[in-house]
Amino acid sequence: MPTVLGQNQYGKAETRVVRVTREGPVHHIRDLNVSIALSGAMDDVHTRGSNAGVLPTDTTKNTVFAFAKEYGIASAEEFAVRLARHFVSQQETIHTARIRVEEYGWDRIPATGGAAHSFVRRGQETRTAQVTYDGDGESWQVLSGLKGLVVMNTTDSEFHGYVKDRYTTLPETRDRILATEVNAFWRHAGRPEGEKPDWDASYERTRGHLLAAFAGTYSLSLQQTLYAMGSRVVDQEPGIDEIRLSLPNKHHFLADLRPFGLDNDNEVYFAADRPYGLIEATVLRDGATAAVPVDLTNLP
Ligand SMILES: O=c1[nH]c(=O)c2[nH]c(=O)[nH]c2[nH]1
Repeated sequence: MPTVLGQNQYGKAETRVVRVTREGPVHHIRDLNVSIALSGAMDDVHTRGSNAGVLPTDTTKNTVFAFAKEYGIASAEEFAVRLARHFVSQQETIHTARIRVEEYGWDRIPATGGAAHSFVRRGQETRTAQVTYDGDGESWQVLSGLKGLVVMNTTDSEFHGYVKDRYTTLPETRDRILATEVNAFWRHAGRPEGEKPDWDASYERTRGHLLAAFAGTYSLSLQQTLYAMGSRVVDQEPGIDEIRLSLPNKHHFLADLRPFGLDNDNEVYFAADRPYGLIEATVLRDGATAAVPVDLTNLP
């Protein structure tokens, strides 16, 4: 039976681009997920295998990074309009461009001197709690926590001086983005009986310590930042003896714009979602015994 080609489109889906704009020490970020679908005179590639009219999807991805550098990202709409106009006007075979953009909102982390380059992603976190008790007053275990608290520093992060073996390719860096999703559980000392504890206030303070330590730490590794975050909680909260932190390193790689004759002075990043480094540790009050589960992934 003869066949005909129906509706078709192609392009690069989900290019994750982060654009940093610096006004001295004050940084601004736009964080987009851009999906491009192009259509037009594409019969030949489907039916005859001729690529003569095909602009590679890889090129469409590169265009996203190059435009982020050259024009900045004033808004999702403006950026998408510019891309759509470019593809349709530059390539004869492309008649229609559909650009979809998701934008992730970030707020500045308040309350620290370093907040000008420190951000927390809007509306992501979940507060968690786990209580166990077997009738014996000594057995109370109250854990409070959070997951999905996504934070970013656009400077004050370095990573160098690490072990290099024959498989190491990572370049050393003196200025990188440090971003992570904070997943944490902390254990309250003592019993929850007696004077009614104000759990909500305790949660807000602890969350505040985590954010302030993330923003305020000049980081030589995510491990160092983790320890600073945990220590701040235990130091500042006498009622918390232990905190377990699980921090995925949300890597942001500088987009290589040299092939297009553009420099990239820490302005345009590719936000990779996987694989990711996973940095996990417990921070304890000296003398306390570790009791928070090591693996937080399947907890509430
Ligand atoms: O902060 C970091 N810690 C690491 O252990 C590590 N490993 C890596 O490749 N990048 C990073 N970054």
